[in-house]
Amino acid sequence: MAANGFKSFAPVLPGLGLHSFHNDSPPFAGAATSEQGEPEYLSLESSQILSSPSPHDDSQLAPERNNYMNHNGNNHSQSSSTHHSNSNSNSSNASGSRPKNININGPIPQRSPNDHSDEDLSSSRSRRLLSGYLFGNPPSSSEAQDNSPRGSHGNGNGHSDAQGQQGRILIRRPSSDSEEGRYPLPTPPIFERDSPPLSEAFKSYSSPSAQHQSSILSPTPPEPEHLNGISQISLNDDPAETDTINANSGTVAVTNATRIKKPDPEDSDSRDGAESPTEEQIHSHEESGYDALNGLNDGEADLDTSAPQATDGGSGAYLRGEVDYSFPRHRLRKTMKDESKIPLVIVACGSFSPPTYLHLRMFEMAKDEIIESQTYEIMAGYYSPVSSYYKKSGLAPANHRVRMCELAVEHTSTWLMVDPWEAGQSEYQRTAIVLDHFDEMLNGGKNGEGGVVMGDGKKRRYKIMLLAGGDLIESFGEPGVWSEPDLHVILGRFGCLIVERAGSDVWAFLLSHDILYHHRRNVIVIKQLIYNDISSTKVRLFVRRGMSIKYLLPNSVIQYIYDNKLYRYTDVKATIG
Ligand SMILES: Nc1ncnc2c1ncn2[C@@H]1O[C@H](COP(=O)(O)OP(=O)(O)OP(=O)(O)O)[C@@H](O)[C@H]1O
Ligand SMILES: NC(=O)c1ccc[n+]([C@@H]2O[C@H](COP(=O)(O)O)[C@@H](O)[C@H]2O)c1
Repeated sequence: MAANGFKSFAPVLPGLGLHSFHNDSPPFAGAATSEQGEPEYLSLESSQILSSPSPHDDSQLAPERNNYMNHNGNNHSQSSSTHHSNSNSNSSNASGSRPKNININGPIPQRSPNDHSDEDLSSSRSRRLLSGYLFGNPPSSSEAQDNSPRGSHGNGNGHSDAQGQQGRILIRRPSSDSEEGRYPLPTPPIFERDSPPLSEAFKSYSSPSAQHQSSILSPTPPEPEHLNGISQISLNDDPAETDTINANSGTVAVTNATRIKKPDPEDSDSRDGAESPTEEQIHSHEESGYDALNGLNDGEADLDTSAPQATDGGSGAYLRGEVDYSFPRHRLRKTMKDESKIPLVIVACGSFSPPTYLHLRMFEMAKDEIIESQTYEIMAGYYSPVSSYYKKSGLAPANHRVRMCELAVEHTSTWLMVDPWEAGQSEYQRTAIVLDHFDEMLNGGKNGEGGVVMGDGKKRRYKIMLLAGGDLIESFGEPGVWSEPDLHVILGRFGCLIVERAGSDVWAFLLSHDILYHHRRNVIVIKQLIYNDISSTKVRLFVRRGMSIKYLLPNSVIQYIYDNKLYRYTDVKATIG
């Protein structure tokens, strides 16, 4: 088995330097640049935005990977000669390098006298002012009932505009005439609703179904796949009895009813994929107080007894190449409660090394915002951990990160799932490709369910939006990291939910970045009303230093980190930044 925990995938390439370790992993040379000033009206030809290449076929979504490297702007203008060149000639990045086969061939619609994008935005601002943000009105019934397959909108901006009209930009604009034309930073929130919406998880948690209750307490041990490194499970006859926690004896508490034996260090299965420390490292960690981690098991794992669980044994077998991939659907809602809304699936791409409470909170923050907007109905949320081929320091092997994400949501959420597809790919997959994969799974006809079934039996497409922090969005402007065609796909065909992050000014960036601004109606900025800046980097560092990470991430994930000896030794580049 490969050192990264995979059995059957391409070997990890030897370290060849920043740009040569793998052509697919950002940063790329030649990228989207941000540009101050009035943006051009950029557009992908509808057929290009709307066509759905197979997840393995990059050719339509993005330039050839190698062409991200060391090509200059001349090549680019060739492919975008018609209209985009205007914008690009202004916005070439400092080095002048550009991806070669930029896939923006389509005509850029000229701004017609009837195109009052700014004015529309302005008038919509007065329609809804909540939490300091503005939302568009719910879609008209004709918009909402649109069952047309992707590509049928045919408005020059294709699907992106049709959906973009409904995902309003959340910029507050000054009402006074004197301030007209300036976009100030958002002001503190104004609450107009009586009470926050009750989450489904909360409602169902208060009234767990008898069925799930009994399955949780039933003396049937979990499938081995779920245990992932936990070698033995023993049941406590009396569920009410509180476990005595003794990490050193090898017994730890998971629920009142369950005791799990810690893995035997000699058991090779339980160490699968984990780093093996040298004698010297072990010694230095003993000195640095690593034993402080032994206090981690003094609480129960979160336990939402109503949460539907996957029945196919989890992702482990798939990531080991033992079984075929199957898209997780166990928490995906197949019908809508309110058919006047747009069915929405939220996807968070990232490292999740490890997943923290912040990563869980991101989805809940997004949910509140979505409920408030009254435009969409959330059907599910997915984590898509990046594969091991993404070159970022501190990445645990993908199989571990997928499993940690699963543990994080298994008993804490009723609507979040983890898709192991991206993590299991044998090369780095760009975010546009990952979103396209979700589209195929959710809306595609071959393997997917082809959308949501409406009351009248017709199908409606799931809208898919990328959930990301402000820092990730700001990387849109970093040369060499994202390609322009990909950004058009991500922001135009899909859409973005951006969670503000301390240290990043999403609002200013939104205004400064041409492509982001162009697709602003498909972008929702989420204000963090309670700032949470838990960082995976710091969590990793705390583990290395033997410090407590409790209350920063779910106990089940802490337990997993401990059991698999993650982050103890190899994260040498970790710094608190
Ligand atoms: N404190 C935060 N506030 C808002 N968004 C965040 C925060 N932390 C992470 N995110 C977002 O969560 C997503 C996944 O994060 P990811 O694990 O890739 O990075 P990270 O948490 O910054 O990890 P690391 O510390 O390893 O860089 C990204 O979109 C990132 O922007
Ligand atoms: N060009 C791209 O598609 C691109 C560039 C940078 C990051 N990403 C994605 O962003 C996510 C988070 O990245 P970081 O952990 O580096 O913030 C990952 O899922 C990564 O794949 C995608």
